[in-house]
Amino acid sequence: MSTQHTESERTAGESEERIDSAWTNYEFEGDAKISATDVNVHYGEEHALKNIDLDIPEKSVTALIGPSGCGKSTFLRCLNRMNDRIKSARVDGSVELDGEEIYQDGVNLVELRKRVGMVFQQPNPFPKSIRDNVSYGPRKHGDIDTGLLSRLLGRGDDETEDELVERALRQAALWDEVSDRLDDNALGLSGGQQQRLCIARCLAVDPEVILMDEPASALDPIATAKIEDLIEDLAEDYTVVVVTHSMQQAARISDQTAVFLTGGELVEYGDTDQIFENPESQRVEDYITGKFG
Ligand SMILES: Nc1ncnc2c1ncn2[C@@H]1O[C@H](COP(=O)(O)OP(=O)(O)OP(=O)(O)O)[C@@H](O)[C@H]1O
Repeated sequence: MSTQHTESERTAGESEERIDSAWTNYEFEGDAKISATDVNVHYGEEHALKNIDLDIPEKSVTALIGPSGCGKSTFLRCLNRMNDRIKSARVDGSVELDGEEIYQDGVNLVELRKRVGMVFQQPNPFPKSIRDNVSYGPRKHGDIDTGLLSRLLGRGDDETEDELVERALRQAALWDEVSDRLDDNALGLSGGQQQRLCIARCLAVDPEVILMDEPASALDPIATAKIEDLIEDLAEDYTVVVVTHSMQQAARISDQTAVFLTGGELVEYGDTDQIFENPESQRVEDYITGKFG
């Protein structure tokens, strides 16, 4: 299958090109952790994502890149049904997590978002203590029994909470910086620390997949480098999917890269080295070399 865009649909500087479906046929070893098939998203009349087929391997970093408005964030939100929260959004097609359809009736969205966590562009800690930020999720999901009733029942579990908070903060490479002030308000942390706290909050509920929407774009270069190192470490245990505007960042941290271009289409998907060194698509090459976007 191939498609062609009209001139008005293309970004300024973008050449005309027929898309070859072979460019997105990325083959990897093992089963897909996430398998998206023929995903289409509309916001009202706007067709924001078109016929997206994308299989994501587990325990690796997948980068989603492309110019503004091409649908990267929309696609990311399909993977844990966050688009359900947007009234005008309609999602068609299939997304499987470990071979199970997440868009079938009866899927528990709280459980889904526990398995497929999300970290946003702007760090958004709760105006609560560092400890409470991390323990909030496990409490909500009932992984920690606290409060009067649980104590009366002999289930008070402060130690479990301490262990869990420490583990998540260590995993997020934040423990050493905050271990002596866990009861301070999280809003007193720097932007980079707040973002790592948000990652710790996501890790505390023991997810399998972590979706990140431009997690470092609001941070300075040093804080960005820490987040990038962290993402690479996390991929040893988790499946990480990251939207980024920075091609250098995608090249540094990801194992495979998916390039979305004009009109909400996936144009090319493959090993990050191949995409950056030897892309099949002329438009992907033009985009990567800064000719448009
Ligand atoms: N909540 C929404 N309501 C209506 N339209 C939306 C909404 N979110 C995104 N869109 C539209 O869908 C298209 C894709 O947007 P999306 O944010 O997914 O792109 P993106 O590639 O992530 O862009 P950026 O890099 O600028 O964040 C755009 O035309 C955008 O205006």
